[in-house]
Amino acid sequence: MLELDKLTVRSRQRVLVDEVSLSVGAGEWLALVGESGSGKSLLSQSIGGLLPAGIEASGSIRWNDQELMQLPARQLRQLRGKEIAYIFQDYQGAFTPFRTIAQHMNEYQSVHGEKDRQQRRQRNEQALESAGLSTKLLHRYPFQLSGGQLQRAAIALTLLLSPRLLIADEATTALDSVSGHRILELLRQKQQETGCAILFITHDWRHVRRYADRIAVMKEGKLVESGNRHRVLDHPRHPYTQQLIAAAPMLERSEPMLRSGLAPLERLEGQKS
Ligand SMILES: Nc1ncnc2c1ncn2[C@@H]1O[C@H](COP(=O)(O)OP(=O)(O)OP(=O)(O)O)[C@@H](O)[C@H]1O
Repeated sequence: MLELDKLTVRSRQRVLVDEVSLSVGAGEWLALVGESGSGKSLLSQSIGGLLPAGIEASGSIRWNDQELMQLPARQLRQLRGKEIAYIFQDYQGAFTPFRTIAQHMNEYQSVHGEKDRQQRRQRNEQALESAGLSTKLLHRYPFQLSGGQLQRAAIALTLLLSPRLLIADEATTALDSVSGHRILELLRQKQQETGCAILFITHDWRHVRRYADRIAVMKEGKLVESGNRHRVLDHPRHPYTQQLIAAAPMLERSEPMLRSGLAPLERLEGQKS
């Protein structure tokens, strides 16, 4: 569905993402991990054409049968939101202070072509409810919501148009652990309902272990390893991945389970005989 081929991101001074090739399949939850500054955010911003000024990308980003690198800005804007949507750590930035949640949601739909008011209202209500929020919040202003509610409202906004790919860049970092957990459960529920894929950038290995189907690891702009959760967590190949996992205390091996939460093969085989 999404295929990056030798994606390179540069500033004037240096290479920040170095020839990364990576794919995300339909309905897949891919966790992108790596130390601060390894290029995760820039990689994710390249996909939607959201790189900051002065930063340039080259290589290929294929989205189904389209080459996004060559897509005119207007078409890329249309695609963003409708097919590829972002959830950022700074969810407050998704809202302007003096407009209600409903106004934000209406505008988001109008920009993407939904002209029917009744239809928009219905979608707004459904989106808020499915994010676990009361429809009463529609008429409130962003500052009248708590941090957790506002992040949920930002997700409801993002999911209004049922995107095929959701890019979540440290979406729960600013929240307390209970609100963060609720948000991730909401994303999982949405993924199951709509079959959307999720590119999930995180530093939290507990979340990787709980939600990811596949894991990709970046170091200094390079992709050093990728594979399915079980393979990467239980049998990391690259020394950097081994170090990262060893430094994540909650992934201590609690016998007889593996880090991925699976039972070791030899144990399962022992049960069969
Ligand atoms: N606008 C910019 N101009 C110049 N360099 C930048 C810019 N934005 C990011 N960088 C540099 O690019 C590198 C990768 O940054 P990026 O934000 O992608 O890292 P990251 O892996 O997402 O880090 P974190 O986990 O802390 O969010 C870093 O060295 C950063 O300093």
